[in-house]
Amino acid sequence: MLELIARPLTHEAFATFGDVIDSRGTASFPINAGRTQRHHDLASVELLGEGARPLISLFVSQPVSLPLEIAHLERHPLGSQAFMPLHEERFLIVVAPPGDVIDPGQVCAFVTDGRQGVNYHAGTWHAVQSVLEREGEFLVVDRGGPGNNCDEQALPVRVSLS
Ligand SMILES: NC(=O)N[C@@H](O)C(=O)O
Ligand code: NI
Repeated sequence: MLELIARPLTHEAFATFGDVIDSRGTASFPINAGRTQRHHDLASVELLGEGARPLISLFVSQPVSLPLEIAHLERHPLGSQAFMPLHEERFLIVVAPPGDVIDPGQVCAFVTDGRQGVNYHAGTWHAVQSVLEREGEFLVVDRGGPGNNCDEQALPVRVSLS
């Protein structure tokens, strides 16, 4: 069993796996007569393959118990997948870089601070949505359309917060 301690999510540490979606510390410009700041183009939406189309969904998730024990990671080879909490929910992230075989030595665990969302790049291995402490509601943007867009690979992992 791979044992991991989740570390705080940062743009830099997550760059291999995808994008962190956060208005704090990101560039913006005024729109709507200056009433709004647009934090523009924070994540790359990838929609690959014939007939691909973007999906906007809401996930209502029940909290996971800690330590989090997972049996596999999944990947979406045909598109990115973004999760944005709607009520400052914190969640756990377990990821590995794209590639046909997961290297256990490259698996990373992160914990968000409630304000952060993430966008997994196409092919990034990840654990399924794992909200902490209370029921969570997430805006999800990912890829719809024909073709297999979800591969799984067995990898027993136990994740703790400290
Ligand atoms: N199955 C589904 O839509 N969600 C997963 O891909 C996930 O990462 O939670
Ligand atoms: Ni997924």
